[in-house]
Amino acid sequence: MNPVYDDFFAGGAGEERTLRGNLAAYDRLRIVPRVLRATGDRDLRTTLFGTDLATPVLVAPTAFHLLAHPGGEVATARGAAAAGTAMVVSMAATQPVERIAGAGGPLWFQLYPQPDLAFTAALVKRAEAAGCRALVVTVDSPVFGRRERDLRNGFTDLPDGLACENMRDDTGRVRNIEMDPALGWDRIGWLRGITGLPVLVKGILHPQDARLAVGHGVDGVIVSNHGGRQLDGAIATIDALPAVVEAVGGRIPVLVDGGIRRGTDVLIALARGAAAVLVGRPVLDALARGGADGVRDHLRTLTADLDHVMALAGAKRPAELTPDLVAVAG
Ligand SMILES: Cc1cc2nc3c(=O)[nH]c(=O)nc-3n(C[C@H](O)[C@H](O)[C@H](O)COP(=O)(O)O)c2cc1C
Ligand SMILES: O=C(O)C(=O)c1ccccc1
Repeated sequence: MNPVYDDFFAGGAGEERTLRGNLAAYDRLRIVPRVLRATGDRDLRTTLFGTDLATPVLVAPTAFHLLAHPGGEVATARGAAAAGTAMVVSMAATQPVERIAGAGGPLWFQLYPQPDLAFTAALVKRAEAAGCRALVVTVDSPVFGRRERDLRNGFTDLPDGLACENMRDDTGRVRNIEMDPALGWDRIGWLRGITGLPVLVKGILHPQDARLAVGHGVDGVIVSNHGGRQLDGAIATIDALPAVVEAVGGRIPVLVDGGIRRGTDVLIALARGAAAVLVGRPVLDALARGGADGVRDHLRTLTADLDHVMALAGAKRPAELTPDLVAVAG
C-alpha cells in the first residue's frame, strides 16, 4: 500500500503512547481458567439491540476504505456479513451508505454530529432509510487529534476522485466533516428525539461519563480512545473498562475497542464485562490484503480463536466469562 495511507491507517496521535498502550495493557493481563466444565460445543452468538450476530466481534467504524482496497466499504460490509457480524459504517466512508447496505449484513452508522442540525438530521434519516440499525455517536473528538505521521506526510485530504460520499448535501456538494467543540449532552437528547434507532456513544473512558450516558437515555456505550488517534496519553481501554462497567451497572450494554488482536483479548474484554468488542486496524489490513474475502476470513479466524480459548478457559458462552477469570500479571 501507499506508505502515506499506511501511516494514516496505522498511526495515532502525538507520541502514540495510547496506541501502544492499548496493546501493552492486554500483555499485562492473564487468564485464570476454569476446568472440568464440559464446555463441549461453544455458542458465541450474541444479540445486540435486537440483532442476532454469530460472534461478539464487530467491525469498528474507520474512515476511507477506498484507500485500502478498490472494493471500499462495500467489500468490508460483504466480509462482515459473510462472517455473520455487524459493521459500523464511518461517517467518513468513501461510498454511499445505500450501496454499503446492498451487501446485506447488519449495519450501524457512526456520526460526528455537525453544527448544522438540519444537515445532521438529514444524514441520520438517510442512514436510517438505508437500513442502519443503530446510531454510534463519536464523542471523543471535540477537535481532531494531532496525528504526527499525517502532518509529516502532508496527508490532509482524500486524493482526487474520492470523497466522503455521505457528506453530500442537497446540492450534491461534499461538505467537510466538522468536529464540534461545542458538542454537549443536550445534543444526545436531541438525537434521541429525531431517530427511533438505538443511540450509542463511542469514546467513553470515565465512569462518570458512563453514568451521564445512562442518565441521558443512551442505549449503549463504547469504551474507546479512538485507537490512540485522539488524546495521546489517554488510558488503555481494557484498563478503563471495569470502572465503566461498574458505573453502568448492567443497565445498558458496554462495548469496547482498541488493541483487540487475538481471541484471548476478546475473552478478557468479555470477562471484564463487555457485551461485545470492535476491531479497527486489523480489519483495514485484511481489507487491503484480501478485500471482502480477507475481511471475512479475518473475522472468522478471530472468532475461531475466541472459541478455542473459551474451551481452554472453561466457558461455553460469553455470559460465562466473568471478571474472576482475569488476573493482573505480577
Ligand atoms: C484509519 C482509522 C480511521 C478511523 N476512523 C474513525 C471514524 O471515522 N469514526 C470513528 O468513530 N472512529 C474512527 N476510528 C477509530 C475506530 O473506530 C476504533 O475506535 C479504533 O480503530 C479501535 O482500535 P484498533 O484499531 O486498535 O482496533 C478510526 C480508526 C482508524 C485506525
Ligand atoms: O476518526 C478518525 O480517526 C479518522 O481518521 C477520520 C478521518 C477523516 C474524517 C473523519 C475521521
